[in-house]
Amino acid sequence: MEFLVGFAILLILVVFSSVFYLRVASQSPSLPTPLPIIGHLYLLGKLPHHSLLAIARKYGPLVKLRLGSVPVVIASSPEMAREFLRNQDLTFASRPTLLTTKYILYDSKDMVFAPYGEHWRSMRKLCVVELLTDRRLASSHQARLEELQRLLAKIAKVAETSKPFVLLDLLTEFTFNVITRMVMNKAYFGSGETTEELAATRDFIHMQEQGTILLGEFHIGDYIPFLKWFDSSVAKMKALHKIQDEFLQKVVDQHVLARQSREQTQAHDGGGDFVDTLLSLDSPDPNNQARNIKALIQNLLGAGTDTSITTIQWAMAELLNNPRALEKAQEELRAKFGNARQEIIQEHELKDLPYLHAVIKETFRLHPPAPLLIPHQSTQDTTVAGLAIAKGTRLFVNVYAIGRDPALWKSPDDFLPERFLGSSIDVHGKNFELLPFGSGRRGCPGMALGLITVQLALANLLHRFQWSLAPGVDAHPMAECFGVVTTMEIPLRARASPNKD
Ligand code: HEM
Repeated sequence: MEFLVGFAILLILVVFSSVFYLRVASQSPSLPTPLPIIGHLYLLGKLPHHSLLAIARKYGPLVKLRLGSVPVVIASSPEMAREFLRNQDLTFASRPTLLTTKYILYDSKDMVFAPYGEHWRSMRKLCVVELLTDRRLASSHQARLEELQRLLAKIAKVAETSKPFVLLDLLTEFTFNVITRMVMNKAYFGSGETTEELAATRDFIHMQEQGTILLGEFHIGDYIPFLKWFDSSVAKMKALHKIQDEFLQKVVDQHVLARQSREQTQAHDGGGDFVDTLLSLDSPDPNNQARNIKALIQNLLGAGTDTSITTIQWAMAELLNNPRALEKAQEELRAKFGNARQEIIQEHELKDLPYLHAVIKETFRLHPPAPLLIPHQSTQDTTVAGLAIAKGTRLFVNVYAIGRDPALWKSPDDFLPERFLGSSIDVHGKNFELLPFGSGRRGCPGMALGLITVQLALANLLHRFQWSLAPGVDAHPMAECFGVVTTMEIPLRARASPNKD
């Protein structure tokens, strides 16, 4: 109802003012006319990265739009990405405040969407120094192996039935456990949890998936502020936040209780997880401290799982749709590890697998998990490539468009891992033609963990099993569902059978 009222008001205003505006507006010859009130919002379709790719192809790699009342720039070439993320990194290191950041991310008290400043700096430092270090990554290796073993055992069980299954559900349990074991030293799946606990975890994950969509969407209230009261998404955000907050509060409460009992018994077990580290920091206000901790855990679980899951799923779907590439990837693994080996391929064995690494790069090129990165925002007036950009302008870097640019890639829409064999292009943020993790100050701090998770899972899935699509399916449909992490619209169903000697 609220939405309908909002929509009706908007329609009336747009129709009346367009008639007037189109007569008096001095149009830019090159860009479509921004309509009154909605500006260029009408140019965005259901998949904004596709709409913005079409705009870039027509109007160039640097385009200034007005979405509602918000100035926006879109960068769609490696040169422009370098200008914004390297040469003017500091100017564009902030994030916009959005309805989602207010209602889902604790008023931007998280890290991923925090504006540039002291809060973001201290959160990022904590993550980089206390959680995502090489040392922590090495010490969490055993947990990843155990989770992988569990994933492979589950697939082996389904494989016995020869029935196709949805890989996504098993990948979700795997990556969720990998991250929660690192962050809060707890596995939520397969560790004797009760039915209620399992239901609460599944609710949390479901809300996380919904949140990923909401965080990516262009909400009318963010661009036409007076309509925010009629934006029907706000109710969804609040409901989602309630469920997530309950789950996260429980994590904090359990850690506080465990700390108290350790203090009472004077037990110093030395260890402690990342949440313990966060709780041990001095804070003048315990409520703010709990809120910040919840926001950060929420970020890590979201950013750390959806991105890896979606990458593994896209890679498997591309391989199943391209049997020649699948065969080559498996041949490389067989050549190195043999057919009969039953032990897991370990992290230190993942080097010297050029085809597997090429498959992963090609997957990132075609399906960057965050196709528009995460929106950046400028903190001062500036000029980029001759274009004046005002303070407060929102920046989207369309890495999806860069990955599909025929001037950069031959047959850009085809899955051809070979293009990366012998190429020096990597994904670490220095080669601006391939930026799945972004680059610069706001670039992904979890890249090493994300990469190792994807490589480990793919290597073992491909080495341990033979794969095929469900009977009667020639190719899995590659339609996307847009969100801050863009996922596969129809989850992949596949059949696995054990690799024979
Ligand atoms: C395949 C795996 C992953 C991919 C493709 C990925 C990609 C990205 C991208 C594109 C950004 C935004 C960069 C920008 O806006 O310029 C980002 C930011 C971020 N990622 Fe990742 N990520 C992955 C895994 C992870 C993991 C495992 C974690 C941590 C557990 C993580 C934590 C974060 C955080 C906290 C940020 C926000 C950084 C900031 O705003 O300062 N990511 N990631």
